[in-house]
Amino acid sequence: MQTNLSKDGGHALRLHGIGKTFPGTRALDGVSLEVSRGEIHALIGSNGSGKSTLIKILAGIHAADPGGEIRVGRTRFAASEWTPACARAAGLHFVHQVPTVFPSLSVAENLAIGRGFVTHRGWRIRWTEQRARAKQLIARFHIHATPDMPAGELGPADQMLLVIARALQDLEDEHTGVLVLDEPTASLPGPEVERLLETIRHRAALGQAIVYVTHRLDEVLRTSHRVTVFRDGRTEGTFETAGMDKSKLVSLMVGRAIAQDPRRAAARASTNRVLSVHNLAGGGVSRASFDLRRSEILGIAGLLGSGAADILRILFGVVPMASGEIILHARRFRPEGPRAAMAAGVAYVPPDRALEAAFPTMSLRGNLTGGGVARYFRSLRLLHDVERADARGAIERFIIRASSTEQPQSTLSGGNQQKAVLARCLREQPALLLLDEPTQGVDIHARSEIHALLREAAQRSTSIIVVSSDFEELAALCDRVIGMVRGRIVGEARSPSLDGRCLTELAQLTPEVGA
Ligand SMILES: Nc1ncnc2c1ncn2[C@@H]1O[C@H](COP(=O)(O)OP(=O)(O)OP(=O)(O)O)[C@@H](O)[C@H]1O
Repeated sequence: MQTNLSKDGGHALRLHGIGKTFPGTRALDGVSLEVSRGEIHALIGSNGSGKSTLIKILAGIHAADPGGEIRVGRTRFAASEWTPACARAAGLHFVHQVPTVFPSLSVAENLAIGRGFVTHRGWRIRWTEQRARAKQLIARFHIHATPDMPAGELGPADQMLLVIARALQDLEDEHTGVLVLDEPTASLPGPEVERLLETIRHRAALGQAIVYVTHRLDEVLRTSHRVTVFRDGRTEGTFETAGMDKSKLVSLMVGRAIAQDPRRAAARASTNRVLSVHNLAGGGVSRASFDLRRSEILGIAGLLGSGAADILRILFGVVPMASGEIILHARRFRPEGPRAAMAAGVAYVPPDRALEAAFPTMSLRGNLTGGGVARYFRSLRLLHDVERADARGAIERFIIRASSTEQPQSTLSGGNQQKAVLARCLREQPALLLLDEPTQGVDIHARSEIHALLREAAQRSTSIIVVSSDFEELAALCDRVIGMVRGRIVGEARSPSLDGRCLTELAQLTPEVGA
């Protein structure tokens, strides 16, 4: 990989002895980190290992415990006194998973937000100059766009690049500031990921210091120069990526070797049809037809706007069905709303679980057992011990990192919140489980455990439909995958001939005319 790492030891950022204690949790314990100019420095670790806490301290959102030090260039600061204003003044820029663009505003307007428009004597906007600036930034950051395009019309990678360009536009050059990217590819469909990574590599080659937080180890291996591994709030060390492979990274994260990509159980879906969908239309779906068999795990591969996620929403009754027919368990089914869908044995895990599917103010125990509270009542008494034991069992099976069963759901790390929602859905043993991005933000170890638990559930009786922008995940998990393009089903691929490449092709086929 082309590198422009500074040879003079010119560190863009140095952290020393950073600690953070939350009630009941030592989230960070003496963490040190050095990032050089021109370096892409990856931060990896299991869910709850402390990555986000460190990023929030850097952004000034959380105050670190006394004793740590943050050094930017030659200036030292006490980490406990670091504020958002310090972060801004030091040129630290943060870009998160979901690109925050204003979809109806133009690319030029989006770039002006936060910086201000170029104006005549303080009021009238100089549109010609504004557009010229936008044009330069579009070229510099390799964005496929024109200044006047509405940002909502850009593809997901271009929206992310627009946010990065907006963050970095005022840096004098690439040798100043630090760009912190927090899982920037998590919600990008497969083919878009490489475009984003290419631009990031190009920025680093010009001298930009980049901190890159991700769960995707293949991206770490092909993009970063060095990697720091977090485990239980400490760092296991910083390593040159060149000497690493996936299994070394995983054993550093987990503390022991684990089997990589365990062989999938042979597909054992029965021939019984659980679900038949004919000419379904509604939301972004037009005339989709497919079947699902008992114990089958069916994937839907589609790029943004393909309608894949809307199939799940229609089946769960959150997007109205315009026309077509759904047969569930040999009966006509018209999902009038989530309540009716749940009564028919359908469960749905939406992509934004923290907002839509969790009870953030309740404890982890309440979130794990909430759906089945009736089973803990005997003679009008709540069996607390049984409920707690069940919650502890789920915490163990799903590898949820929490200080206790009573930790509030909202204070779990992102990946652990997702595991809790999945655990609750699976324990209800639904007949049909609909999963939208089931392991987004979940670490590699927990992810393979979750895949195994989903397969187990499928073998018992649950039929599953999965939508994921991670086609490698679909290939690893599913018995069969259908491709969707512009609301239509364009083809299918089956295990064992599933892989990321064939699904990328499937998701880009042209729908047949008249289909
Ligand atoms: N506000 C809070 N109150 C209590 N505990 C917290 C709070 N925020 C984070 N924690 C705890 O700190 C630990 C580290 O969490 P953090 O979010 O930093 O992990 P992470 O490595 O970013 O995980 P993920 O990969 O799931 O995003 C976790 O045990 C989490 O429950």
